[in-house]
Parts: sequence; C-alpha cells; structure tokens
Amino acid sequence: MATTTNASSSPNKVALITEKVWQTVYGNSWSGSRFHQRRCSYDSDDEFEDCDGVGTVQLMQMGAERTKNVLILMSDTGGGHRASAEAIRDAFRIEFGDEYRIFVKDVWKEYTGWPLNDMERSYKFMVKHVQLWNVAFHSTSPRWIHGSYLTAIAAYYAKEVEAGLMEYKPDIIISVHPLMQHIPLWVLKWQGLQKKVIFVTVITDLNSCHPTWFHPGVNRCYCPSKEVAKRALCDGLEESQVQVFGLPIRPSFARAVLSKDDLRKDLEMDPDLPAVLLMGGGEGMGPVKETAKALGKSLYDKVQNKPIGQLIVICGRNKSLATTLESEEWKIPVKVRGFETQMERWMGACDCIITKAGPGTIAEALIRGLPIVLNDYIPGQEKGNVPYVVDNGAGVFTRNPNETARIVARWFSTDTDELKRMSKNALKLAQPEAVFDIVKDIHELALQRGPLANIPYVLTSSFTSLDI
Ligand SMILES: CCCCCCCC/C=C\CCCCCCCC(=O)OC[C@H](CO[C@@H]1O[C@H](CO)[C@H](O)[C@H](O)[C@H]1O)OC(=O)CCCCCCC/C=C\CCCCCCCC
Ligand SMILES: O=c1ccn([C@@H]2O[C@H](COP(=O)(O)OP(=O)(O)O)[C@@H](O)[C@H]2O)c(=O)[nH]1
Repeated sequence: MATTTNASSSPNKVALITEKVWQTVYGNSWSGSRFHQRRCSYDSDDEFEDCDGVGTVQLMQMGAERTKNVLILMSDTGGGHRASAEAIRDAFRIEFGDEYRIFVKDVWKEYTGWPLNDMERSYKFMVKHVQLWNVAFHSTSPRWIHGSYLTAIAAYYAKEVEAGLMEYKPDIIISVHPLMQHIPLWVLKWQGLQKKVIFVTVITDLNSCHPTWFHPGVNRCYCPSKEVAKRALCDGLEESQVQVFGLPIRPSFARAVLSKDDLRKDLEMDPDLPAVLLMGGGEGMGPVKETAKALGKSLYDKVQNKPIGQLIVICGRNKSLATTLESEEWKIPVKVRGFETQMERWMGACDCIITKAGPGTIAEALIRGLPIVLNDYIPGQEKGNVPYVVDNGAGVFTRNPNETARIVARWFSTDTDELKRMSKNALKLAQPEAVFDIVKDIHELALQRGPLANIPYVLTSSFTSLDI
C-alpha cells in the first residue's frame, strides 16, 4: 500500500512533497499550471477541502497499481444531476474502495466565464418563465443548432476547460449533464487523448430528453429506460454504446433497511396517521404552496373534528416557500423542511408523494414504493416522465391543487386499495441496483483498457479543428 499523508500536519511540507511527486509522475507541465495552484492552495483548510484530496492522493500514485481518477461532470441546474453524480461516487466507493478516486465537479462554473459559469441562474430564470425554456429547449434540438452554439463556446473557452480537466488528470470522465459531452470530448481530441481516456454519459432523464445527451464519441451512453435508449439509437449511437440499467440513485436508497415506525419516531412524526410528502425538486418548484394549503383542508375531517393524515413539505433550496409555509396555521400535523440531505428517510416514513415530474424524485419514490401524484412538469425534458409514471400505474397527474388534495384524502380514507395497488406498481418499476450496474460496467471498460497509463495531459498550444 502506498503512502498517504495527513494534510493538516504540515501543509507546506506536504505541498512540496506533492509537487515533487507530481513532477515525477506527470513531468514539468503540471508545475506550470496556474489553475492547479489557484485551486489547491494549502493556505487554509477550506481551500484544501475544496481540492477533494487532489494534493494528498497523488502520493498514492507511486504504488504499483495506480489509483484511477474519475471526474464526474455535473451542474446544479436542478437537484438531479448532483444527486446522480453523488450516487455514482458513493457506488464506486462501496464497490471498489480506493481503486478509484472520484471528483464531482462543475468544471464550467469553476473554470470558464459567462454563460457557462452561470448556468444555474440562467436555468432557474428560464424555467420560471416556462415558455422561454420551452422555446430554448425545442429550438436548440436540431443538431446543427446546438452543434453551432457549442462549437462557438468550445472555441472561446477551450483553454479554460482544458485546464479544468487537467487539474484532475482523469482516466475516466463521466458526464451526468446534457451540456457536458461535446466540449470535453472535443478537448480530449485536441489532446490526442480520445483513445486513452474513457468517456461515458449517464443520462438522468427518464423519457423525453434533449439530443445534446447523445454524442457518438462516447464509450458508453447509460440510458435509464428503453424509451431513452431508443432515442439514443435513433440519434446515431451504436447498439454497443448503449446500455440500459436505470437511473442512478444514491445507494442509501437501495441498501438501507428502514422501518417506517422507527423513521417516524426519529423524525418526530405522528406514528399512526398516514403521511403525504410534498416537494418540488431541489429548488422547491411547482404549485407547492397552493397544494399544501389544499391538503391542510382535505386531510381534516370536519365531522369528526380530527385529521385523517399528516403532511411533510420539503422545500429544497426555496427559502421563501419554507418561510411562508412555516407561518401558516394548520389543523393537521405538518412539518416544513428546507433542503434535506437524507431524502430516503423522509420517503421511507411517508405513504405517498406529490411532486413535479423530476426524474430523480420519481426514481427515488419508485424505490420506496410510494404512489406518486405528479402536479407539474418542466416542458421538454420532464414532459415524458408523466406517461412513464401514469401509464405504468404508479401514479396520477393533475395540475389542480384541489384535485391533488382530494386524491390524497381519498387514498387515505375510502380508496386505500388504490394506494396499495399503485405502491406495488411503483416497486415493479424501481431499479435500485442501477447505480451499481453502471459503476461495474465502467470498471469493466477500464479493465478492457488494461493497466491505465499515466495520461500525458499537457496544455495544447494551438487548436485547429472545430469538428464537434
Ligand atoms: C434559432 C434558435 C434560437 C435559440 C436561442 C436559444 C439560445 C440558447 C439558450 C439557451 C440554451 C438552452 C439549452 C437547451 C439545452 C438543454 C438541455 C437540457 O435538457 O437541459 C436540462 C438541464 C437541467 O435539467 C434538469 O435536469 C434534471 C435531470 O436530472 C431534470 O430533468 C430536471 O427536471 C431538470 O431541471 O438544463 C440545463 O442544464 C440548462 C442549462 C441552461 C443554460 C442557460 C443558458 C445560458 C445561455 C447560453 C448557454 C449556451 C449554451 C448553448 C448550448 C446550446 C445548445 C443546447
Ligand atoms: O431537499 C431536497 C430536495 C431534493 N433533493 C433531491 O434532489 C433531486 C431532485 O431531482 P429531480 O430530478 O427530481 O428534480 P430537479 O431538482 O433536478 O429539477 C432528488 O434526488 C431529490 O431527492 C434533496 O436531496 N433534498
């Protein structure tokens, strides 16, 4: 086993040793990288943390079998890409321990400029003005249109993206974002590394999705459903590139054994009343407020003067939504929460869920066997998730908050059979092992490559072909 070191013990010494090792392993090109120096300063603990262990871990590379670097490219446009990226990271750790070193990064945000470094804000703005998103999504679908945009951006930010990739010296790149195929693949081509670095896409949309997901230059394209695989094949990918395992969900959903009673006790919920979970993705989008208010009425039995259910609202990063709901007076037991990191516990404690048609939330709810009321969808990538749930008998769709509240009240009183039937259908659709299948397949790809060589990343001095 090769040496590791404790960064907090002697930061400057560690930095020096690390620099030496890097120079031995990667040559002098590394020491000239201003980007690495900027991101991996040892001046403060915070910045060291931010490196995700880049400094210390290089020491391990002196061992016979080098730890392989895996760079997962994501962006916080919605909560789903990060959740899937973290799921893949955790599954790698569970399956392969320290054989792989994983970096989850938004390289665009950290290295480039506008508009790539501002996608979160732009995306939030566009989905708030939903017609704007609708037009942007559909008008950029033809390959020549998105190809031209991405070519222009790639040409402008080539050096920055290249520096971002170089910092992590990836042996394997995994993209979990629709806009992160073209530019990195192009940079690898410039570097002459196409054949050395494994590049795979993990699609995080369940049905309808933007064609930027499908790039013929990838080693694998992991599709969460047959529907997406069909689209990939139609868009020019070869059968050998396409694999269908399911959408990667955090291993805590698949592996944890949870008892509903214990969870309710831990989470200080009513032990007996049926519970509905209400949410709207990572950003708390959709008609959450209106639906909560309607449930406050429908889950209260006026005749018997008592609640027939309890409500959990998870507002994600939408702080104003949480503040508004916290100030309401409720006749039923209600818990209002902000961004939760252990969604599997809340889902495990509830009996059904109301959500916009986010693929991550849907896939998680299916694993927990929760019947789903879909109360909204983002046009474009989320539209196809509605028939995916409804046609498979795992839930219903309505945009009307009062109708939503009536359905849940019915499920909790007169129509408990429907709730049970939908729960069974949800479990049939669930693919809790998908994330493990994906990392095992990537591991197979790595084995097929043989022992990974030290990949000679160097900054390119000139770029000629813009053939994306
Ligand atoms: C004549 C044509 C005029 C066209 C004018 C349009 C100008 C370009 C402006 C915007 C680009 C729009 C990009 C559309 C591609 C989107 C691909 C896609 O599917 O994006 C979805 C993701 C986030 O999705 C979340 O994912 C979850 C999955 O886990 C889940 O589905 C959830 O529901 C989703 O919330 O969206 C993005 O990442 C959007 C990024 C927005 C970028 C903001 C635009 C900044 C302006 C320009 C950037 C230029 C990028 C050019 C790329 C154009 C080619 C597509
Ligand atoms: O407080 C929260 C709210 C949401 N999520 C997670 O964020 C993801 C949301 O992804 P989805 O695809 O449903 O919607 P998006 O936010 O991308 O629009 C899911 O994994 C949720 O479990 C979370 O971890 N904590």
